[in-house]
Amino acid sequence: MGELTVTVRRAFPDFTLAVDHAFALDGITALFGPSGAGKSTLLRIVAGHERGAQGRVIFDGEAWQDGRTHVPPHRRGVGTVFQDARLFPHLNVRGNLRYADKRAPAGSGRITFDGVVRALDLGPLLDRRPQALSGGERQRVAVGRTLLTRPRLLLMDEPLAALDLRRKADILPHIAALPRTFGVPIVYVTHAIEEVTQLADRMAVLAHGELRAAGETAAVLERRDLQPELGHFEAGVALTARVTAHDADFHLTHVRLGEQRIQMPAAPVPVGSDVRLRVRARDVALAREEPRGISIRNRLRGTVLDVAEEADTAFAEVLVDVEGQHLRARLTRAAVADLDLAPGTPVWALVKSIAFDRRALTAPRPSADDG
Ligand SMILES: Nc1ncnc2c1ncn2[C@@H]1O[C@H](COP(=O)(O)OP(=O)(O)OP(=O)(O)O)[C@@H](O)[C@H]1O
Repeated sequence: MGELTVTVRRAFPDFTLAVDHAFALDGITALFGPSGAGKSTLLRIVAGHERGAQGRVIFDGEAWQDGRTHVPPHRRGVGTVFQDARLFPHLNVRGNLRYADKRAPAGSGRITFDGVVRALDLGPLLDRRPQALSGGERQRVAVGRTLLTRPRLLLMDEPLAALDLRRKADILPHIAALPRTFGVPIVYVTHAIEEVTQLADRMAVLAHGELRAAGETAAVLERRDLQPELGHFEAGVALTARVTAHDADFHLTHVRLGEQRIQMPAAPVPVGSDVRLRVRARDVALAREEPRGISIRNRLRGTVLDVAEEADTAFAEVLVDVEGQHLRARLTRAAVADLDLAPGTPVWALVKSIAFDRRALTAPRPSADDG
């Protein structure tokens, strides 16, 4: 979808950001890291708002910044959405959207007023003033307004940070669908790992002003060496599975991972679409034989890929291949010894249905074979 090459250095008195990387912009790229890691600084450099940054920024072969050039922000074709919506209070939603639409460059491809209203479900809000919107609605309008400026690259700086979990869950599917609907890549800054899992096709991890990792989300999430950055408690993976049925009686949704089945609390996702499930390492148990007479419904056949014991602690992390996707299981080292787990050992991975948070679902993405 595009490439953003960033070779930059920005030194403040107490902090230096130094990044040298070519980001493959495919769909949504999450820029993840703790507070103060330098995420917003990096976004500002890309947008052209950090004049003190040295180095090069190249977007799709076009130099936005190098030794001689510094293309001003308004000439880069970058749109930014911030945590606060920054809408015009004296205009209603339609007016806010039209303002951007009218000023956008001509001949700008797939983005249309009606398309944006539809994609973000803004129809019912068009006549309202920003003051009469909820926080989540305001952010949807802010995203719509920024899209209507026809950006070539959309930057989002913690756009949902001020929202509660429910509002986040309402808006995430809308954001997830944007790159495919409008052909615009998104760089999405967040320090919330669940937003990364739900949204991001690719992710980059930033800490102390340095890029620690970048790549496909699933591959980065399973890396144990990133535990200091990704967090012990939240460590886990993202599995992609296909919804096969809903069970109204028991309030369950059935999904398929390759040939294997998973049950989770009912989730409002159509049958046939793909969902992204976040599974934390601490929610996975392993068995050498298929357990019987046990309440855990999700028993996945897999093979141990790797066992990493954490010296001087009680714990170990086991990486398990299930149908070509990877699960992480956090066990005690004693259990690893007991079960004699090693690469190649066949195991059953057990995951309680409740561990699949129904909020932790992505938008129904177009499934792979829908093209
Ligand atoms: N103009 C500035 N002058 C001095 N220091 C700055 C300036 N801008 C940013 N910094 C410092 O750079 C560091 C990184 O800030 P930045 O806002 O990029 O981090 P972040 O990862 O986006 O954090 P957060 O998630 O809290 O927004 C911080 O220590 C901040 O104090």
